[in-house]
Amino acid sequence: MRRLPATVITGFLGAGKTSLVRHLIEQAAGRRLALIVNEFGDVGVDGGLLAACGAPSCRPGDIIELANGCLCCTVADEFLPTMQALLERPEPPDHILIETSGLALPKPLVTAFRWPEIRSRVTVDGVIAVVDGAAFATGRFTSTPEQMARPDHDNPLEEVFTDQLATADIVLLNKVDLLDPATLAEVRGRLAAAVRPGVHLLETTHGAVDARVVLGLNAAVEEDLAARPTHHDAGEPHQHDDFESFAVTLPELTDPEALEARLRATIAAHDILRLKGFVAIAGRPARAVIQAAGPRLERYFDRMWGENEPRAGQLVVIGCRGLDRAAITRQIQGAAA
Ligand SMILES: Nc1nc2c(ncn2[C@@H]2O[C@H](COP(=O)(O)OP(=O)(O)OP(=O)(O)O)[C@@H](O)[C@H]2O)c(=O)[nH]1
Repeated sequence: MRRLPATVITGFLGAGKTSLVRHLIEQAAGRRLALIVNEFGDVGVDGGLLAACGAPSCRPGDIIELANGCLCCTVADEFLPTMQALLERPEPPDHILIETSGLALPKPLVTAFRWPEIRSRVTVDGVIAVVDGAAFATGRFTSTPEQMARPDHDNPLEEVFTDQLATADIVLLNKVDLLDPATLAEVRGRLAAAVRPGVHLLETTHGAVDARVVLGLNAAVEEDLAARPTHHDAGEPHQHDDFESFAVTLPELTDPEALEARLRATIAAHDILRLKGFVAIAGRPARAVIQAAGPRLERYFDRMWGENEPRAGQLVVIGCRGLDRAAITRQIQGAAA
């Protein structure tokens, strides 16, 4: 019996995974895709963003959101039952896309495909790692020589990033629109040296890639994990304790530019890794999405507010452990609260 292909999409917080998924959904061409989206925080944002894209192959029932934790640590409780339920559907999908949280390690998730319950029915077609080219260029995932010299050297960002790269079949060097040619060449060279031999590196903007290039790789990754050594192979536990996430609520806003200014200041002052969510703007019938990955901030409308939906905003904040939640909340809410 032909096994159902599943593609795992990995990449650090804000790298462009959801943008890639959106492109893949748009190119489904009649094939039925199911999408499992996992987020680190307990408030899911990506599932709602994808549902709002309105592509015919992206019906709400085909998007399954697993919030509150990293898939790599909740495989038994959450992922396996979800997969089983998908396989039991009267009309199972043709291909499954799994967007992991930006902090998840892909390997424990791929290992779950060896479990007898699903091994005979699903195979991991490939692991795609999306890299934020602009963040990589600034050295965000690389320890400084001073950090390396410390005996207790431990850089959780670097570990997650390199484990994600090490498991990949294809690496998308994304956000190349933000890099000048010289920086792009430098980044490309550094990244090429960091991936496994033979792994293709593709340059992308907003994750726009031909689905035929990244889907249908037939890599059977679950049988090939020994060839993909990572930091955590020795049984060292994956420390999500290194990161934390919380949500800030906002009333309807009259001055979104003022909120943007407060967000920029807050992100800079508290080294926030990722911030995303929705806000309501007075007089505007559409919901505004706010996205920040590192220092870059974006705001756009994605869909109309529902008739009975409360016009309130919610922003998820993710950073290294030790965030001053009270100060961040105060600063974001400012006079708008
Ligand atoms: N300039 C630029 N921005 C991009 C590109 N790709 C994604 N973005 C922006 O980066 C932000 C994060 O993109 P997402 O696709 O949501 O990233 P993600 O990896 O799914 O984020 P998490 O799920 O939170 O880890 C959004 O504001 C995107 O619009 C790109 O190629 N260029």
